[in-house]
Amino acid sequence: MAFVTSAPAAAPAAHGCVGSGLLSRIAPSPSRSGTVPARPGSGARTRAGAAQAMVMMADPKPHELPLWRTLQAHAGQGRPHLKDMLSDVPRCINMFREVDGVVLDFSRQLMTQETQRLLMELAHQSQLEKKIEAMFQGDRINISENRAVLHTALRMAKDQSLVVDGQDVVKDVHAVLDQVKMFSEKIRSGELRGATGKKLTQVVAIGIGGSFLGPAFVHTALETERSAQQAAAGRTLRFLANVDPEDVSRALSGLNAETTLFVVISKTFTTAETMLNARTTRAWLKIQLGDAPEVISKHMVAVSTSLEKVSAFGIAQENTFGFWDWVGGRYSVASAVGVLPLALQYGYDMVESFLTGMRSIDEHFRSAPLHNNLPVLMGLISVWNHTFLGHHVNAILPYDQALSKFPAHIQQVSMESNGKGVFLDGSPVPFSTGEIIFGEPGTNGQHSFYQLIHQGRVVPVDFIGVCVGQQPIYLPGEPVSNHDELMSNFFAQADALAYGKTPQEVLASEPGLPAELVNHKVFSGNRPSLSILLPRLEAYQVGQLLALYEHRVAVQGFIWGIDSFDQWGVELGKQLATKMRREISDIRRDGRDVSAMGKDSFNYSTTRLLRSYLASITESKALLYKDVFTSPFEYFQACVQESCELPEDE
Ligand SMILES: O=P(O)(O)OC[C@H]1O[C@H](O)[C@H](O)[C@@H](O)[C@@H]1O
Repeated sequence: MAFVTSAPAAAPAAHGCVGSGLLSRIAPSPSRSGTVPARPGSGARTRAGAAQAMVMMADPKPHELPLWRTLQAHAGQGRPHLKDMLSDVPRCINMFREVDGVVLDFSRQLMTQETQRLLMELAHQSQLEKKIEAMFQGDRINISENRAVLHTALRMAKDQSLVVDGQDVVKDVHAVLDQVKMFSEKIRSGELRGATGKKLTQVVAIGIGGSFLGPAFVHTALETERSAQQAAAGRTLRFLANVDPEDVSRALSGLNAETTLFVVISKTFTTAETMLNARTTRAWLKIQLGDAPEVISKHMVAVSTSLEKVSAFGIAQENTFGFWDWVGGRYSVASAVGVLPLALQYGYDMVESFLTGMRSIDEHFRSAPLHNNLPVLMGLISVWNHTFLGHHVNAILPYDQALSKFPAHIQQVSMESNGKGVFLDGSPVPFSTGEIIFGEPGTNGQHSFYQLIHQGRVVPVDFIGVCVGQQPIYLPGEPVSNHDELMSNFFAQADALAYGKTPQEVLASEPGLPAELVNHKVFSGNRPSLSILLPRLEAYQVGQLLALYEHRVAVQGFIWGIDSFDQWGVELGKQLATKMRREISDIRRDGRDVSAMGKDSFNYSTTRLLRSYLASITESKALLYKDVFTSPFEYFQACVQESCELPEDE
């Protein structure tokens, strides 16, 4: 249970693209109902109690709601072609929103105003408001792990408070933020230096999944932004995620160990890839700088929820930045997971601005009426496309190179959250959940996969554009600036998908075209998209965009009645990899033949593949450090070329 107090949000700066002329401009308000309900702070909830609460909230199941069948029938009835719906101005007005500078236009969805009304009704019948509030309050809505889902607390202001199980989590959050601020300022100023006395100007963030994709996305979004670029002058930030030694080699390439700081990021501090990469870089540091204790203490820090495991690894407590089990990995960008590497690269002010942008959307999501609530609208639209219209893929297409890693990050946020097959009570979901997300920046995608979305399958698209680009380049003699050129495509593609091109239009543009060619040039149109416009792309808007999509995913999961905050689906592969690792290690050590092992342990196919793999590297048996190499350096070099595990102590 949680007791919530909420200080009013700082008045947001004017962020609008085109000023006050926009329709449906909605300011963030502190509460949907005008007040934030206070809940009594009490002791820990029982697992059964928490589970009961959520199961009750999900009961009846979504497909048992009267609205579900109504929407299914409504979807089957068809609707006018988008080109006709787009000429219905009142409808378009009703499908346009602006919130704190973020514009959402969903008039190009395959929806009538009646669809919109029915989806809102579905939201009410699904008790969406109650579920959103349960998340913000710290109820244990992650049923299968019996955890609260409180990434929004990471973005709350210092003067706010959220008491969960007797603990003010906002206070805890800001204690770590203060630690990040102090540490990053000392590193950036040179007050804290490396083992040889040099400034630490290069940072390698080691982590995977949620401990990588979010921070990498934000870094990519900021690295060409003017003020961020200035703040990062003379500094570099790299990421090392893949256990593939090629990634190690690339991440370390050209680095000077004397000026390099490694940030090992892992919520659990057990993830195989991250731990091997951490051991590898620790070995590299020792090879480069020697074995003195300050080599590790001055060149390696950690972000984790498991302080004991970090300490067992050899990183001191004062060099460890904590977070909490109520932050899911893929929602952890606003914790030290993202905040630390970003503060080291761009300074703490930039981080604050990013967090403030996230908070703006958090408060909007929590308080705005559902029909004006951007994440709610986006979530309902995607449920409509996916579950009722059967379009299971969603392309996220940012018309901004700085957002190039956004689709990959949202791919994890969405697919790991909502790729589930059971309801909260464990019973099977009889409809499909979880969108398949992919995306690339426009215009690159236009010269690649857009063919399919124009003439092949129907793929609902999210177009994301920015009014003022990060790079103002305008060549004399060109009709428009380079950014206008980019955005011409942003606007054109949405209409091309919606309107299409009829055979008559094809013939009108190419009179005399042979009949057999006409159909090749016809576009059916009627393909849905939504458009998001941001005023510019600074840290604040990066935060807004991220929170928008995080909450969109939550809305989908709330409607589908699933647990969006666990990820059991990633476990089986990890378990089998552990078994495989053990077997490969044994084979190498004993010089056993793979077939002898494979017959009993693996199926024919895996055995045969393994045999092919191991046959080509039988010489790797010689790579055992203790037998062959005289120095860790030689061993390390070999490991860069051949995948093998470094000895724990070297
Ligand atoms: O941060 P870590 O504990 O190292 O976890 C890293 C990642 O691995 C897991 O397998 C999950 O798929 C991700 O949700 C998580 O972010």
